[in-house]
Amino acid sequence: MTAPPQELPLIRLDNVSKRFKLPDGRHFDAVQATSLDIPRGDVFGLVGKSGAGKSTLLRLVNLLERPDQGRVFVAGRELTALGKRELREARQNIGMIFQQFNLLQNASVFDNVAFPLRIHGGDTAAQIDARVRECLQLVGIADKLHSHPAQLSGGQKQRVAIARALAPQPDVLLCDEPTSALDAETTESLLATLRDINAKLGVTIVIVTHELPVVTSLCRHVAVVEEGRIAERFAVDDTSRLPITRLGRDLVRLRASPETRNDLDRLEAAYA
Ligand SMILES: Nc1ncnc2c1ncn2[C@@H]1O[C@H](COP(=O)(O)OP(=O)(O)OP(=O)(O)O)[C@@H](O)[C@H]1O
Repeated sequence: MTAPPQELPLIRLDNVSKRFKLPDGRHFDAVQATSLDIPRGDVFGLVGKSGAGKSTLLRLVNLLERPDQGRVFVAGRELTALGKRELREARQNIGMIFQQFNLLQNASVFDNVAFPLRIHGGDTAAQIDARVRECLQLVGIADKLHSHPAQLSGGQKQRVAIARALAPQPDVLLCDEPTSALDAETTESLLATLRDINAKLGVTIVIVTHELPVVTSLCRHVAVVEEGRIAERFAVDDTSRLPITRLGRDLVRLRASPETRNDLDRLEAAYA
């Protein structure tokens, strides 16, 4: 009997590398021969020192950065094998949000969220209208439909960005430091929204952050990135083993006893 085909994880980075050319002509290996599997439905954190390669690794998932070597699979498709048009279509399945929100400043909230649907085509104006309202409802800013980004707080802007990312009904939401520009209270309520999106819609979330409390409050799994490689990965609530990296150990301690946060803030600063 032949074994049944093994199902791919939702996201698979297979031996990917990314090298940047620096202005002085030298090279920098931002991601080095890295493999990573993320199962469907997970909330996965990428942490590490500044410059470790977290953002580059995240941007390899939707080919915002194209790897020099290796393959990228999302939802069973090898993105690295696709042509331009197919890749554009496959990217509909991968939403992304950024630290600085990246909204269209001259467009209303409605038009920002409708943007990916209009670009993709295929939906009627009525369908777009319904989907935009649904997404804004989901992130709790249905009343801001006609506002412009300049009229919104940072937290509200990030909610618009999330609504825009979710509009095409993606399987994956990539988050690059989504709470770094927000205060603690706004961060907590945004994390609650992301938790909700994962739980209710089953959207798989991959998040880059330098804030350890964001990982302990949101993520199920985490990878520690060091010098372009994954030093270790583990389940955030796994207390059966001690992580090998200092950052990993800080995370587990934070998870185990939230009252040590002040000490950890100091430790975290060492990694900033
Ligand atoms: N387009 C680029 N050209 C040249 N170097 C780059 C480019 N993008 C990133 N790098 C370099 O690659 C390294 C990794 O960058 P990356 O943004 O992935 O790190 P990071 O871990 O996300 O750091 P941070 O937390 O500071 O954003 C850094 O040294 C950065 O300067």
